[in-house]
Amino acid sequence: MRQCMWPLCMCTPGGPLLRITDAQPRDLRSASFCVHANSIVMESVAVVAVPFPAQGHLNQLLHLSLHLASRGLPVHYAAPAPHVRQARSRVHGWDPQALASVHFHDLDLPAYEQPPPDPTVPTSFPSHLMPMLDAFVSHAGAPLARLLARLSARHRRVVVVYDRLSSFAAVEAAGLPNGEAFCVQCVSVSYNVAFKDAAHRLLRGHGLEFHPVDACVSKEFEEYIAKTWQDGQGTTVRGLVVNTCRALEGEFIDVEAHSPEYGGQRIFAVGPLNPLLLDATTTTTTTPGLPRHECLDWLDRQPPASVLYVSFGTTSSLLAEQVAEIGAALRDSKHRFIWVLRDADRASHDEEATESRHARALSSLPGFARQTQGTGLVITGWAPQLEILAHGSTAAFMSHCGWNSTVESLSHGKPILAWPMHSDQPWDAELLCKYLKAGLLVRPLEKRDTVVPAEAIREVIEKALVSDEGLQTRERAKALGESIRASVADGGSSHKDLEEFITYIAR
Ligand SMILES: O=c1ccn([C@@H]2O[C@H](COP(=O)(O)OP(=O)(O)O[C@H]3O[C@H](CO)[C@@H](O)[C@H](O)[C@H]3O)[C@@H](O)[C@H]2O)c(=O)[nH]1
Repeated sequence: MRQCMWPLCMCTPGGPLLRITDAQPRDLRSASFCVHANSIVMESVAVVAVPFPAQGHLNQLLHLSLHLASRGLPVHYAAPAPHVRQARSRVHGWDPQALASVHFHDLDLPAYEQPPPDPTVPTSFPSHLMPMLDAFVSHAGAPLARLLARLSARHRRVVVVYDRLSSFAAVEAAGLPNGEAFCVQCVSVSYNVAFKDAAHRLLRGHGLEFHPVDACVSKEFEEYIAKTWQDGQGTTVRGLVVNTCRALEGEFIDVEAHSPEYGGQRIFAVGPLNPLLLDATTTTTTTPGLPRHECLDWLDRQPPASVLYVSFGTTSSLLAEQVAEIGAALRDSKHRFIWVLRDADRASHDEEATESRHARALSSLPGFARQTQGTGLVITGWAPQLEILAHGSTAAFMSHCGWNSTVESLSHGKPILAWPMHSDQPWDAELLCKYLKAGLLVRPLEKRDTVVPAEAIREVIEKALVSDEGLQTRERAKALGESIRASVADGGSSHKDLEEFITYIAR
């Protein structure tokens, strides 16, 4: 009699076992799910994930792909070649062997210009990515259509899960005799507020402010959004998958679910998609199969909840003056810190060439190296963010409030010192500080385009790490972390939504 491979599976051994992935999912919800009963149906469906080519989007679609593949669905992940490489090399929190359960496909694009990141652009918006994005939105449709046609001939149904910013994929899905599309939103549900009267009422009720989208992105990117949404107009989309959960945005999920725009489409709030590395029995973590980053060994040697983690995601570059002010604030605060000091990602995932600019800014800072030796680490490459946030020595996160960083931090119970820059980040900071009360604002939003002086930054660090207000914020983040983790555990709302999503697409 065949024995089920899933640790907590309650199914009857000997059932039809056609295909079980080799992936070993490591987060809470995967462990209790078995694919036996649905195996036959699942084999006849192919899932194709089409991300938007930027790190914060690549990883959410990859997490979703890995979750689906770990339940036995054949999943294909299609992106421009450099971004497939980028997603695969930076998958975090998963056993790298899990990647073998996903089929990766390159969507070939013609050559495009690749200007370096420009730290002088207002709100640090990554305008240098526009030539790549223009090539993507204009040319990725054709290779995707060829891939979909091949899969369509071999499978009863092809389910395209596409990033909202890659709507051309929904059009390609609609062109198949057996295709259907689900939209994946990589930002918060509440960010849709701009388009909903009911959400505006909700905001006013909570005293929250929404910053107009056009004040947070470049003109060119606004045109990109308009084009990709126009592309998707009129295509049938079966539902919306969002990397959020009821513990974070329950009220907003309800507004969205009743919005006429969705005309009865189902919303699947399946987040957090990032693996949860927290284990109540230990304060240290690492990703099996990957060499442990030295910053984690350093964290092991620090007292519990003593280290400030500072990082501003993958799309923003700081001015040298701002680097110097942050350095001075960290030096003068005398708190322990890990600071990820890197430029925005380039269009094609080649290594950043700006280490020297940052090094110059820091070397001109009196006493920085000497006074922070032993108490601070500066990382100029790729940092293991998820592991750092999960670590028991990490106290708080100074962040630009990208949605991944926000969800990763809160799901590990860590409060955020909010330093929003562009896109959805000002809204995320509002949600975090005023609605969830698990964050403190580093500077007023209207001063987004000015260099924040060291003293102002140091004061917020002090408030977050030692004041009563800071303590309340830390306790609130801790409690929120528990609710978020409960959402993805068996019986939780996100667990249920993910199971329903899988059941629906595998029907
Ligand atoms: O050294 C690093 C730097 C980043 N990360 C990871 O990279 C991702 C960064 O994503 P996010 O925090 O969302 O920031 P951005 O890269 O800036 O993300 C873009 O995409 C997000 C999702 O749409 C938006 O919310 C942001 O505003 C937008 O800038 C996270 O998963 C981090 O854990 C690392 O693991 N190591």
